[in-house]
Amino acid sequence: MDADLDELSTQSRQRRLLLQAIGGAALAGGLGVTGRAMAQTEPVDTSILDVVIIGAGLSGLTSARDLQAAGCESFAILEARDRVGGRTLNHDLGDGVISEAGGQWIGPGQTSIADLARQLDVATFPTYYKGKAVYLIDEVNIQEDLSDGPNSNTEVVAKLNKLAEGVPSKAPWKAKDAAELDKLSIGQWLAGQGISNVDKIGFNMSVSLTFGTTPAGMGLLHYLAMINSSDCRLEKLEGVQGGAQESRLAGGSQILSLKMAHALGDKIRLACPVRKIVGWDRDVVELHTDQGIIRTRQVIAALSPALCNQIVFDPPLPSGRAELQRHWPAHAPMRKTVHVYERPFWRDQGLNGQIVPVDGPLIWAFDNSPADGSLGVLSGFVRTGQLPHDPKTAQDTLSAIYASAMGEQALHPIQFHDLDWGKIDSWSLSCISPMPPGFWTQWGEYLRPAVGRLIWSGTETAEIWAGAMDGAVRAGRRAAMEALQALLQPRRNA
Ligand SMILES: Cc1cc2nc3c(=O)[nH]c(=O)nc-3n(C[C@H](O)[C@H](O)[C@H](O)COP(=O)(O)OP(=O)(O)OC[C@H]3O[C@@H](n4cnc5c(N)ncnc54)[C@H](O)[C@@H]3O)c2cc1C
Repeated sequence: MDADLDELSTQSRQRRLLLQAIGGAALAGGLGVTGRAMAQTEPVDTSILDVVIIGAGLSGLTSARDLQAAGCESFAILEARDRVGGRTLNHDLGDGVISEAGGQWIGPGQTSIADLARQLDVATFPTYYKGKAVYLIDEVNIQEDLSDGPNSNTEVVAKLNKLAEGVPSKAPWKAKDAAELDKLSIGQWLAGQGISNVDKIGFNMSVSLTFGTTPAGMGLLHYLAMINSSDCRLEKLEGVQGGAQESRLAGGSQILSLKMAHALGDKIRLACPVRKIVGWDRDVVELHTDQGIIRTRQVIAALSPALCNQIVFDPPLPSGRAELQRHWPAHAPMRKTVHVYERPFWRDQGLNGQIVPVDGPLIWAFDNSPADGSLGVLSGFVRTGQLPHDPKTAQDTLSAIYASAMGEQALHPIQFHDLDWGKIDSWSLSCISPMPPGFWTQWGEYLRPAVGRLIWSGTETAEIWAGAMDGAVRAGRRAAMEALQALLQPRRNA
């Protein structure tokens, strides 16, 4: 083919692929992006794939789905665990009932995850919230309406919401006052607002729940970026009705990943952790895994920067990106328990199942019963270091707390489950990233830009709803598009 025709063919192919990626139409015949047919039977060590995705969480699976929809068949997903879903996981309670051990709620504005659920035929149902929550303060038991989140100081919330308008969630480091705001922790900022002890308790709870840390441990700039992401309304970030906790997915959040994985079939390689990436600055990259070396033209890393930091890069990554990964919070695990009862008995007392002790091992318990209320399920977020791991002791300790909030019936669960994400394996590390003061202004600019053949994805890279399931889907979609574009470009400078 002469050079002009070749160029024309490349341009038209480029246009066609991008249109397909945008419209999601599948190419009949399943040609790879580069036009090569990829035989599934070829040994992995001799073939060169167009794209390899690291991580079969929501983000990686969404990328895979979009690649396939665009006609790219030359790809694989490498997953360290022997299951898909990453930070979404269903506890099976029997008879088709599940309780989510990881991510579970979605809400208004989280249109990407809602759209994915619709496409996969997964219905949503409202989180149970009717009735009062119970605050436990020493021996005192106070019943309150908590539907807008735990912060009752509307003046301070309004001030935070206003400040959040100036902090773009996609690049908090670009806020006008970023340097000043990033010097402070939320705790330091709150201390300057002259708030009451009760309000301090409210903020302490809300930050612990949403970010798994205390106001002293998280940067104000990060907090404002998260509020910005939820329409500059902290109430929306933390609330149930009209907020990010409004709905659940029928069948549990992991069902989205299970359905995507089913359609992707043997594109997914489980128990295949990537240990080393060689030649990310060359045309063909080698991924060293527990199942051998896999070669590819383009890599999508669909995992948190803390997990990327466990991978060896040869040559080493540019220092900005390497430092971002090294400093990413890697010890922010979450621990979630499940008490199952014959029925949600607390509802008879006008309670919504939410229990909020001001201290002790429980951060917050909530009603996680199935939509039809056929079982009573109380899930609890616990302070991971403060509850023994022995199942009987953990169950009894929490049952006693539940009983002090809503009566003796709570002492007799019929099932108990416990998942400490920091203990199961090394493939989560940081469930929800509570960025400390100073982080974004120092390392933020290195979060998203691709490095050589490496495209960074995972919820942490989302422009809105980062850290949430919605962010994972958004990041996955963007990464697939970036990979398709990169395959059509001449070699990028590292
Ligand atoms: C307890 C808990 C509660 C949550 N609650 C909510 C909620 O209510 N609503 C909400 O929206 N979000 C919630 N989240 C967050 C949500 O679950 C995540 O944002 C989302 O699932 C992240 O998806 P991801 O694909 O970006 O990352 P992940 O799910 O972390 O996927 C990354 C994948 O990469 C794999 N991996 C890691 N290292 C390697 C390697 N070297 N090689 C190969 N594979 C590797 C991992 O095993 C994992 O499967 C919660 C999370 C937790 C843990």
